[in-house]
Amino acid sequence: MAAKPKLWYFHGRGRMESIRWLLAAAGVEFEEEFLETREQYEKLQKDGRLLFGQVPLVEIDGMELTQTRAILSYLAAKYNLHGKDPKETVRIDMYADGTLDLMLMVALAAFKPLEEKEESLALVVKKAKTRYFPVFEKILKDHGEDFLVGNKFSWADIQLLEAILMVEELDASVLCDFPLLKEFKTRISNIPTIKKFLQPGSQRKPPPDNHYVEVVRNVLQL
Ligand SMILES: N[C@@H](CCC(=O)N[C@@H](CS)C(=O)NCC(=O)O)C(=O)O
Repeated sequence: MAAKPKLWYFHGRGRMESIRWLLAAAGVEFEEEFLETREQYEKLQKDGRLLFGQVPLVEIDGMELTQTRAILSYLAAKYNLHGKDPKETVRIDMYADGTLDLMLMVALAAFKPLEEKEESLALVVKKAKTRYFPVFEKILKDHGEDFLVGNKFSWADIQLLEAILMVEELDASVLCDFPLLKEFKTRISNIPTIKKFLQPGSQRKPPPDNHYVEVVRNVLQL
């Protein structure tokens, strides 16, 4: 039996969380190694395991992969969560990249001073409501299907749900004006692998707290 993929990152969401979501949605078990100290990070660098000196690092299929989007794209292809042809795949990539941009804003806000952090998170909610969610609502309305692309469950659906839940943590009423996204959220949350990932005790990580921010700062010497 092939070894389980192994994920090297901090004990928090950051750039690794979408990778966890994708693996969990695909029903793939994975192991995690959490970076807690500068020494662990320097050892990975010294051993030449971080292509550009950065995490996330994912060990899978005899490879050591870095660069979040490349890793997600590989996993989407491997677990049949991409499109049936290049045109569907590029749409899935566009949608997934949009939600990654939105979620990265949330991840980076945690590292800002308190006043700026509140401002940044308010901007995330605003952008979700005005830039991202209207696009996805329209896509669902226009084709009337259950999933974003090709009437088939894909990486784009997984990430849109991840983004919706993340923004709802900031503003519980954010889906008020997006009835189809509300239905989408319920539908995708009920896919058995995702339902399991949403249960307490799964490998899903909580929103960043002060301890997480401190560990990342210490390890990366920010
Ligand atoms: N483009 C990379 C960026 C990775 C990145 O910035 N990782 C941070 C941790 S979340 C890091 O390792 N920073 C250390 C550094 O850049 O020196 C990706 O998407 O994976």
